[in-house]
Amino acid sequence: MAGGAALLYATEHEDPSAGPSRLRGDQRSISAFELGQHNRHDNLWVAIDGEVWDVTDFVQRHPGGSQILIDHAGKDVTKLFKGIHPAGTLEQNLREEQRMGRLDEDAIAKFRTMNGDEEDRIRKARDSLLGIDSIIVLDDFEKYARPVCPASAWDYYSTGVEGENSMKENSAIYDRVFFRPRVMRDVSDVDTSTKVLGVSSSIPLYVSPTARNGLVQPMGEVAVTKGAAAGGILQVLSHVASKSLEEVMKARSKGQQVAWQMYMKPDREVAAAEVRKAYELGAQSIWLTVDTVVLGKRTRERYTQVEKQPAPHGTKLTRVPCSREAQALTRHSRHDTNLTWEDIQMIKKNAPGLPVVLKGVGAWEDVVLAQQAGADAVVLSNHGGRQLDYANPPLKTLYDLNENAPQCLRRPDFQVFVDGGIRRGTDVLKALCLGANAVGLGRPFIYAAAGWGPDGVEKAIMILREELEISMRLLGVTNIDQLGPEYLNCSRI
Ligand code: HEM
Ligand SMILES: Cc1cc2nc3c(=O)[nH]c(=O)nc-3n(C[C@H](O)[C@H](O)[C@H](O)COP(=O)(O)O)c2cc1C
Repeated sequence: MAGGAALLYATEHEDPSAGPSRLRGDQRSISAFELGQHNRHDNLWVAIDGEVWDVTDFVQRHPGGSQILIDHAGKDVTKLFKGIHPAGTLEQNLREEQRMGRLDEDAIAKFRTMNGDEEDRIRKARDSLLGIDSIIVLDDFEKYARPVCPASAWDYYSTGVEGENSMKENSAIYDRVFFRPRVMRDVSDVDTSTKVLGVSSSIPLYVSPTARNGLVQPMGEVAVTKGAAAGGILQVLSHVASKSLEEVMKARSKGQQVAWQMYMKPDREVAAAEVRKAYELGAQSIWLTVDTVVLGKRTRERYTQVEKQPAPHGTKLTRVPCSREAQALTRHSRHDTNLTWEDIQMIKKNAPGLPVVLKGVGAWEDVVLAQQAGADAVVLSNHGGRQLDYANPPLKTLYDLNENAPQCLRRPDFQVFVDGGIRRGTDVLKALCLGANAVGLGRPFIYAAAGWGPDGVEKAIMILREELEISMRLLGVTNIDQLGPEYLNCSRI
């Protein structure tokens, strides 16, 4: 992942004559220089919110991988840390004796100044953001939100993997599908409402889980929770959200349902405990993401990192097991290379009665297997083009399902969702015509929340609802159940 442009760096060039750290009462005071000295994998300190932590013995079991901590050793990582980890992470993972002291005032002032340019740029961009009523289509959110994002956050949100071919094709395929509209029908009353896993939804749409919303939006995923409530749709909270499920559940409106997405931890006892916790907190359903047994190669993020910290001429080759991300494949990782169909039953056992959704299915045969294995729904998805490049665009997988296993579609006991590249009401309509029960959107909600908080999310839902209603009327249908493949020309799919 990219190092944070918003990060604050300690410098090795600071004057050592500033002397050893000073004691203030029983709280040791630590200078930027001293912090910067602990910058190696076997002697690693970081500062968060002015407090300095010794994480040397935590590096190897850090679930986000050791490399990222090594890259930021001896630095102030407040911004990046808070954008990635929910409240309570430090307390739950580190011991009190690892708290080494507080940064001194000079260090705090210094880090503030060093970060100043980026923060100034973002402040100015925020001040000149258009009012929410100026947003016309979903793509506007992306265009206008970009300047309010720290560069590292923008890289993280907008990137795909490798050549970004799946990411581009996810949207492009919708442009090759056309409608066969029917006329001379009464379309005065249009109803876009439906049920997603038994939850009433104002339109066949939900918020796909996306990590680290807090890199830009201080409310993190809670902004989405509030916007989703106002817009009347289901939010699926990411396992690696900036806000915990507890925080999101607390922020819910009365009766609002929130689903929880999980990555399978290699240690099944840890995974089972996480499922039980989500169940106890009242998650409406469990969405197991199955397309991330390892992390895809996010080339763009790596280039940004290299631009910021190029390896000095002549440095030795760093040998890593297979890929940088493979380092995270320890028992503390959230990626398991041994995910199997049996894992569905483990979730069902620990969350009795809750629907289990498999997210990240990319071939019609796996939809059939998912149903046989007891899943209640699948999401046809390639993770927004962030995992296997050239994985089929989900609309193509849905088309294949129609051709090869239509018995999996339009069932009362099994739902099929689609996500990736959906940006317009007509995109939603096309997926519904091919039998999807609902569609998910990822990036548009991040960008909407980044710029405009809960109102942005609500506005995104309003835009799609309006576009969907208009398109349904023009297609000659008045409710979702009337839609079918006969309304589409898929000859160029
Ligand atoms: C200093 C104390 C830190 C602690 C206690 C800590 C703890 C954790 C924990 C518990 C997770 C797993 C979250 C989950 O799977 O539910 C995690 C993930 C992660 N952490 Fe940290 N972390 C620390 C510092 C950092 C720093 C300084 C960075 C970056 C500069 C970082 C970057 C990440 C990343 C990228 C992930 C993976 C998130 C994802 O999968 O999207 N962590 N960390
Ligand atoms: C920044 C970002 C973070 C994501 N984080 C997660 C995640 O934590 N869990 C998950 O299952 N999918 C995650 N996804 C994938 C989305 O759930 C969804 O499949 C994808 O974003 C849909 O494509 P779209 O962004 O084009 O709408 C993420 C996607 C993005 C863009």
